[in-house]
Amino acid sequence: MSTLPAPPAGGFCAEAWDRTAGLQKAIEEHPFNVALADGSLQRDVFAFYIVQDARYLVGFAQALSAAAARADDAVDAAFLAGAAQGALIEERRLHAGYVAEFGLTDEEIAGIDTSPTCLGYTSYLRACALTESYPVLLAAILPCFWVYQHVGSTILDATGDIDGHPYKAWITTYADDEFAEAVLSARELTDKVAARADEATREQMFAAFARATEYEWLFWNSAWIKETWPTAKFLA
Ligand SMILES: Cc1ncc(CO)c(N)n1
Repeated sequence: MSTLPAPPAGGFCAEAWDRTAGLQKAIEEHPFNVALADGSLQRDVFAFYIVQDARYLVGFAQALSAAAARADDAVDAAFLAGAAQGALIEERRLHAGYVAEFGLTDEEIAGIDTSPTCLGYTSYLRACALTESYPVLLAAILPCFWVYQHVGSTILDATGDIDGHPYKAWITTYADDEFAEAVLSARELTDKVAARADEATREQMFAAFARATEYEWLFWNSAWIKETWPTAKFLA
């Protein structure tokens, strides 16, 4: 499975994707993803992205753990807790990969500031976990799954033969069947919870889905521009 089947018509996911179609296209066409797809992405830009992404994955795992704690169904709780573990395993893998791939020492990594966008996105997910309802939290989490699977599979479909591609590991991680299964589960769960939510909650869910998708765009963009804190110089 590379490209996912469309979500069931009339459900939350189908409408959420529809409402964000322009943004999803902008994500596909972002220069970072275009360069990632054709292999021309500069190594230092990718390294910046990977360091930020490892930090992002910790926040994502915290939001997933909070959702697991609030799930009223054991199967759903197991899925969410498993996804939290998966995100943390991926964080550890990326961490180990820094040294091997980019030759970054622990000290160098510690010296890289978490970018404003990375902090913004993870803080948003943590805030949803703490102050929003379970359905809204799920809607905020969903783009983290779905947008990545979409980008990974779109790149894989466009690339065809991936052997020898400099970013093969990244592309195949997000285009593989295991990740696709997780995305399908996340979509089904969100559709189920949205179907029993009231209209006001559903609207909040759409807003959270759109905001998190905006953060996905911002995250790639922040790596592309190697975003730093413009205020850092005042503290030096
Ligand atoms: C920013 C971001 N969003 C989603 C994923 C997929 O889990 C990721 N690794 N990073």
